[in-house]
Amino acid sequence: MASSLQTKPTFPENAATKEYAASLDAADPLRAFRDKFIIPSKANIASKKLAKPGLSPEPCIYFCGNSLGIQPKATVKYIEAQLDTWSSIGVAGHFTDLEDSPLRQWQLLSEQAAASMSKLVGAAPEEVAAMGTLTANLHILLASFYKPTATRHKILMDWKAFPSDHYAIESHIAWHGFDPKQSMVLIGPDEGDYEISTQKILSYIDQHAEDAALILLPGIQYYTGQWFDMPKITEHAHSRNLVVGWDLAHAYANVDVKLHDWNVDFAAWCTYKYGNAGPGAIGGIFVHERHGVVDYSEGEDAPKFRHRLTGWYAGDRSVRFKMDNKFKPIPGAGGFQLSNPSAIDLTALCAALSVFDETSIAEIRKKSVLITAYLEHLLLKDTSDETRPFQIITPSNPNFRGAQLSLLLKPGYLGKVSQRLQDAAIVCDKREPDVVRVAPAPLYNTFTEVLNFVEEFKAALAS
Ligand SMILES: Cc1ncc(COP(=O)(O)O)c(C=O)c1O
Ligand SMILES: Nc1ccccc1C(=O)C[C@H](N)C(=O)O
Repeated sequence: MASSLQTKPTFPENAATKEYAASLDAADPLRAFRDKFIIPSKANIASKKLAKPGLSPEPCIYFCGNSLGIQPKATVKYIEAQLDTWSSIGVAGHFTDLEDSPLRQWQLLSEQAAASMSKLVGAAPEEVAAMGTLTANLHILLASFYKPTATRHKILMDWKAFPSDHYAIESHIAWHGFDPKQSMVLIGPDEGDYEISTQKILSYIDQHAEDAALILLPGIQYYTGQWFDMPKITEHAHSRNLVVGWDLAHAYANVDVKLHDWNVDFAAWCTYKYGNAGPGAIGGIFVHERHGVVDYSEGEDAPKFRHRLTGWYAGDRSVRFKMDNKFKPIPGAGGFQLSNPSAIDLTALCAALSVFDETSIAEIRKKSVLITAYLEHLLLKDTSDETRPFQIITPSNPNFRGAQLSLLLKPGYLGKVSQRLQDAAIVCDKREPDVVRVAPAPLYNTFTEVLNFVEEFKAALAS
């Protein structure tokens, strides 16, 4: 659910012409950003050889930023700077800010990343930490936030959670000695539907107000692309005393969430999709400021703080290197870190964030609403629900979706559609047995690419 309500864009009669698509590209305030990315070339994606980017000038059409975002040009520059830091000053890199480097000393690098990430998720910098990976972070957060009791032990989640989330929740429940069959409550759409109504989620919360400890949903559902009404669900779950966590894998750097204002308890995300930080890149967490408080009212040596699994990097930098085993957590999300993070991983993240720092999530979202609506308009144009051999299972209301549209094909179509797209060097994701997910990324995709995609897609369906 959008933080600023979006009305659905409309398009003129000539929407499906090259001229019209070009006019949208020309008017796109973010058009200069495309050049900040390395778009895989047609030749490279077809070849099985390791090739330098740019050897062949013709780019593919990359609509797979919901799985893995493409590489920013800044990444090489940033990684080189980091390798130079390491090779030139060795261990001093931990505590030295070099004048001409875009990167802070390694001790401060996660804070550099968190400061930029916090702007993308509507949080204060202290509420965000760059650390770990998504599934591991969910475990760390569940360890602190899932406190089951004999009567309140259930976790509400979605029926088609990404398997890693499903396993993580299942294992946490079992770890506490409960039976996942009893304690995992899966919320799905009504029979024959794909969208889960907010009302249905709220009614599950009511139904489980006495026996559920926590609700953990994806901000955006990976399969259908539905963006859940995060503020409403969070507020309602709180009114029933549930802890609220969000998996923002598909929402981070895609939609304009407001984690602080929505009063979310915790969230975690990966940064390799719309965030472009690279395959398996370091992830992010959010912990609301009220949970990150460190209270010294009982003395400097007796801090009180929310229980969590700890490691030395959660310790305040003022005491981290004292080696006296007196743990004083960093206030905020930083106090949930464990280990010395990989500086190379953080560097790739900072490189990607340097691109996002040049714009804002509000600007990105504005283009996203338009380009995805354009995609939807062209897909549906001049056809009817009865004759179309596919169905868009993503909500049509822009307030309930991000960049992605999920296209459910009639049985038997997926093979020829993916072959045709592959032949046309269009990269998007297919989910067996019959879904194609298409995600125009506002920073590097164009309206002309959307038009080209739809032409190929429709030609494949007709062939
Ligand atoms: C919703 C969701 N959860 C978890 C994952 C996996 O997370 P990771 O492998 O980064 O732990 C993904 C994507 O791979 C995802 O989309
Ligand atoms: N990390 C991966 C590794 C290999 C293949 C895919 C992924 C994905 O991230 C998939 C993604 N979660 C998705 O929703 O498509």
